[in-house]
Amino acid sequence: MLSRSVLRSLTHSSRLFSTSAARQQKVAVLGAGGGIGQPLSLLLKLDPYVTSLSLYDIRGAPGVAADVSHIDTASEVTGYPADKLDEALEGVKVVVIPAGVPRKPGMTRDDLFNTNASIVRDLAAAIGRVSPEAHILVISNPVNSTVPIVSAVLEKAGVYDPRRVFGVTTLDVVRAARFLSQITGSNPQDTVVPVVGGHSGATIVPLLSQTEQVRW
Ligand SMILES: NC(=O)C1=CN([C@@H]2O[C@H](COP(=O)(O)OP(=O)(O)OC[C@H]3O[C@@H](n4cnc5c(N)ncnc54)[C@H](O)[C@@H]3O)[C@@H](O)[C@H]2O)C=CC1
Ligand SMILES: O=C([O-])CC(=O)C(=O)O
Repeated sequence: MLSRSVLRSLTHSSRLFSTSAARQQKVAVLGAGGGIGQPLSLLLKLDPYVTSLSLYDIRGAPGVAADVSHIDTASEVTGYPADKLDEALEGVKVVVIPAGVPRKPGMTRDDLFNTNASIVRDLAAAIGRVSPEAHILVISNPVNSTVPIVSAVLEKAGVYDPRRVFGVTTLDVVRAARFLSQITGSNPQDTVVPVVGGHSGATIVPLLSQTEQVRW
């Protein structure tokens, strides 16, 4: 799972990187039309390390891509409709997956398994076929299950590399920092709370003993 400190160190390392390969960062968002996919695509369009953005969704991706493409940064944006998944994945270095259904009130993340498992399975199969070397960041819930599904599909296809499959749990890290800062009065940007475990209620474990703001 990706913590904020890991993200910071990745960002730092990528600043040190100046090869032409590092300048060609094609990123795909699968589920780009949704509540997470749209703002995520916008943020990726603002990211100077992203040179090309593939926005795929079973509904509305070309329209989202047209809007996002108007942002005044240099990256190219292309939208792909439902039947163009393979095209969307051509040459991508990073695939982010927010495709699937979100929770309704009263549901747990696990309740999404029946619907999202097959969505993520099919997307992973396409990645394994078209862009097997891409780094895959899984947002679709339940993350504790969708990450193993992606891994199993890639393993079956003979292209699994555990160093390239991530569950996105940054929200847990951000929330922990924000909530603790509200109690201690610290600046949330300076409040580092390592969070380990997974991304379901019981498995999100903020390590308060490891923070500077809490004395035990
Ligand atoms: N890991 C995390 O921290 C978080 C995870 N989530 C999860 O992210 C997922 C998406 O949430 P929202 O964007 O709010 O839902 P949403 O319903 O607004 O958007 C989901 C999008 O996925 C698309 N989609 C469905 N099946 C697809 C397929 N086979 N291929 C491509 N796109 C497909 C839909 O057309 C829709 O545009 C949910 O499972 C939610 O639980 C949401 C917030 C945080
Ligand atoms: O709770 C949800 O359904 C979405 C999610 O994963 C989060 O906000 O942490």
